Amino acid sequence: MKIPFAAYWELTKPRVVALIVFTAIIGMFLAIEPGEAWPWERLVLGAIGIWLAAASAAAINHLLDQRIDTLMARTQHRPLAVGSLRPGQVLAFAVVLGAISMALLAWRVNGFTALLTFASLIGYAVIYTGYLKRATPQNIVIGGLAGAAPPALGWAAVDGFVAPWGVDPYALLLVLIIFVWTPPHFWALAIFRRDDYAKAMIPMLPVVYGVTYTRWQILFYTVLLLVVSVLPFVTGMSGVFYLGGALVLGGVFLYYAIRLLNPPGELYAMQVFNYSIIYLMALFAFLLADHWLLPQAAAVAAPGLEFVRD
Ligand code: HEM
Ligand SMILES: CC(C)=CCC/C(C)=C/CC/C(C)=C/COP(=O)(O)OP(=O)(O)O
Repeated sequence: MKIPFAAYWELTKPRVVALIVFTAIIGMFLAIEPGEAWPWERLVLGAIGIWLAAASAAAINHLLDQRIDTLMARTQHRPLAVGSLRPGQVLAFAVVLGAISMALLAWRVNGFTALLTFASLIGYAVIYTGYLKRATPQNIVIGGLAGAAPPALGWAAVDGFVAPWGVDPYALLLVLIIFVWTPPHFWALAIFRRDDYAKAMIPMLPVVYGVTYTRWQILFYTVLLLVVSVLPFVTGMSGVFYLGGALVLGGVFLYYAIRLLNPPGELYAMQVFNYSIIYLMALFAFLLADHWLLPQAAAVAAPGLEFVRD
């Protein structure tokens, strides 16, 4: 029997999940103070566990969306739509990945991380995909919480449960950033793909309220994102290096969002979408560099001096 590895790999939405795991790993490293020993086992198994859970959620999304994926041009080549996998195989794959993830997180990382990760999996795979997506144009705003959770999952993998919030409030700040980033990320793509969504009767914002309204919503969330992205500096979590990065990246995002109000062409919305991905990747890289690399570099440049953040 030939196993269709490529089809199984596609079920895991590898590129989306790669960025999700990247944000989780950054959450982990922000939870560790420079100079502290690295909790290797929790870092590695935590990242693998979160990756497997997100991949499992993505596979369940394929299963529940089989009908609409077949109708939309963007998704009609997916494994279930073309018949390279059967629904039973997809379900079995998702259950196996989910079970391995939960076992790893619960036994080798900590129960709290397993619980939070399971809640994110259910949030995306069941609540968003199975219900919200078909129910309301605010689907991705509410459902975005599951996709925004990974930095908190990573943070919890290092720290475990910390009273009174469960996770460090700084971790919640990272969740807030991704939560506010999700609407401009997705609605830019949804503007370009609105006919697909209309055909599949999915009530995405541009389908229900039109493109102009969606463009203004994108601008609103982009301004909010710029404000929220400054909070790590304002609260003392990050330094001026991060602030500079956040302002430049946010300024460019704002430029894109303003230009989208009167775009030069149909494809411009996809440029905004592509930039949203670069933005998030770079913003989190700045958070990490500011927290980890700068103090390390300072220690090398001036041994014996403490790196002081004011
Ligand atoms: C409810 C929340 C979200 C929605 C509705 C959403 C929607 C989408 C859609 C429809 C695509 C196109 C996928 C494709 O064509 O296969 C996409 C791509 C992508 N998304 Fe999101 N997304 C969400 C959250 C996130 C999060 C939290 C991340 C990472 C932290 C993320 C990272 C990406 C990346 C990296 C891509 C590009 C994938 C590629 O190039 O194949 N998304 N997103
Ligand atoms: C456990 C954990 C961390 C879970 C993370 C959840 C996860 C994989 C979020 C990804 C978000 C995403 C790709 C949404 C698009 O779904 P869609 O159905 O709107 O897009 P599609 O039409 O491309 O399938």
